Amino acid sequence: MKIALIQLDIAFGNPEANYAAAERKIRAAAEDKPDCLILPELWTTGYDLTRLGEIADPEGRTTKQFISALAKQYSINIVAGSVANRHPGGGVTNSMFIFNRQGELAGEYSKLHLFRLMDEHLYLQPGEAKGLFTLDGASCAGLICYDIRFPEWIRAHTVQGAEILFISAEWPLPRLSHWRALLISRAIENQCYVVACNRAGSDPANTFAGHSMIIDPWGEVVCEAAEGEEIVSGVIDWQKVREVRAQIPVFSDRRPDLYV
Ligand SMILES: O=C(O)CCC(=O)C(=O)O
Repeated sequence: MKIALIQLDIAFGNPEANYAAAERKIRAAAEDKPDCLILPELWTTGYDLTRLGEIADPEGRTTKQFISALAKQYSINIVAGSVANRHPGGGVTNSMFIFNRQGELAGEYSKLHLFRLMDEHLYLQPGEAKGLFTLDGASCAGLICYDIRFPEWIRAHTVQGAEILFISAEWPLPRLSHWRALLISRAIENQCYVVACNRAGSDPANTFAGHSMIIDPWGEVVCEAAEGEEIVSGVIDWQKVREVRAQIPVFSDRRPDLYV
């Protein structure tokens, strides 16, 4: 499976500009015929949280139509990063939508752990469900940014079979070393692929780290972007998950009865 990570800069609070930029990048990435594309977190609005009432996507409708059409046109799976998703009841979640090659919604996940340091808890509602889905027969999970600091949440997905973790983020540059260490640790401890797409550029409060990357189940980096806008791609062989899990049987050696 060839995966392209679209490391975008994001226009602050400007969905129109961001849809146009994402469309250009998705079409450019599709030329290379990947099996799957991934976008960063909150790619339609950035962290313009105080204006979410105006700019969040009602029920994710615009994003779903936009991504579904591109997935179908190019016959590519698209993990559509996340967007601010306004619910009919009034709340807004930070939601990832996943589309398969047929342009059908294959999964959906709303960020469970809200990041207080960036005031998310003041403007967003947390998700309440796991992000498991299947793409081209592979068992996958979708997670968002701060979620990678919660190994027990990631484990809850891998014990249910996830072999590829798709992570969308807006991870700031001052904690780049955490980003790399946490992602590599999640791959090693769960013996799975980690596909992590961060944003590039700055907003009024933060500069972001880029360094989108794919890590294999042994913890080796398959590909890694630099800080700026970039499309980086890598090939994964999910047979390797089974090989690593057979070599060091972490999942059978767990003692979950003693972990609480
Ligand atoms: O955990 C961190 O250091 C960054 C998290 C973050 O930026 C986010 O969840 O949006």
